[in-house]
Amino acid sequence: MSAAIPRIMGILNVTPDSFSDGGRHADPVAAGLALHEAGADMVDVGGESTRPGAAPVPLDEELRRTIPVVAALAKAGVPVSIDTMKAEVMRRAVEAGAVMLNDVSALQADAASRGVAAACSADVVLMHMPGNPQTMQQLAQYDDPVAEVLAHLSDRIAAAEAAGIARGRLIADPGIGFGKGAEHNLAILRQLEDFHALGVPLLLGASRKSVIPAIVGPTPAAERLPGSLALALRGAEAGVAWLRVHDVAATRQALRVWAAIRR
Ligand SMILES: Nc1nc2ncc(COP(=O)(O)OP(=O)(O)O)nc2c(=O)[nH]1
Repeated sequence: MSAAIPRIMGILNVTPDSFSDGGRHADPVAAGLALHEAGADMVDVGGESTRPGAAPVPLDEELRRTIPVVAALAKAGVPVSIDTMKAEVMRRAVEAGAVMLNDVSALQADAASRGVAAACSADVVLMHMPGNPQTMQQLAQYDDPVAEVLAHLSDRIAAAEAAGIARGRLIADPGIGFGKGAEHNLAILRQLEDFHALGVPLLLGASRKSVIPAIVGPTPAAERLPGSLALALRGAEAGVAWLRVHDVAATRQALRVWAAIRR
């Protein structure tokens, strides 16, 4: 029996300052179509960088960056997720055809976001992040990172269900690199199977992240594909349902080879 292969969420940051691909997409719609063509099962459109210390983006600017791209990709038949913490961006993105809400704050940053998520049928990614992108790295203290991240995600799942979002629509994500030091990220990656205890599909977003240079030494983000593929295969081995990656074609090839040779 061939091993289950995670689905691929291709990253489309329509931002000038994203940590690894900021400002790289002169034509974001073409870039999104190319991600889908390369094998992305979902294209994750983000209009606000969430890297540590990133400046918040005003609502109207985030809408301007994302909604036309979501609409064009959805119209072209590409499954789209919206990577945002703002309820109004979620609402407008679903209206434009987005089928997944990807909120790094797990529907906490904007009190209205749970209502918007409950009022639609989109799947919802709940990610672990202590605080916000401006404060999270100061909050990177854990006695037991896996247990504490699990507890947080369990609370967020319960809150989402209490808001009327069916459990079947929820996806949990440990938030690699969000308010976590290298040792915390490594502990989570080593114990990734433990997150199945949450009872919802898992998403791993480790592509090009700083856990790679933490292991191999200083490496520019653009040179982290080998490490990113190793992290993707770790996710596949742990049975995650989704991998959020920059390099779709390479990841897809790695996953297909891995699946073919797994016992
Ligand atoms: N669910 C989920 N969403 C995410 N969104 C952004 C980033 C940060 O990576 P990237 O989008 O490449 O950079 P930036 O936030 O600077 O745009 N990571 C995740 C993640 O790990 N999981």
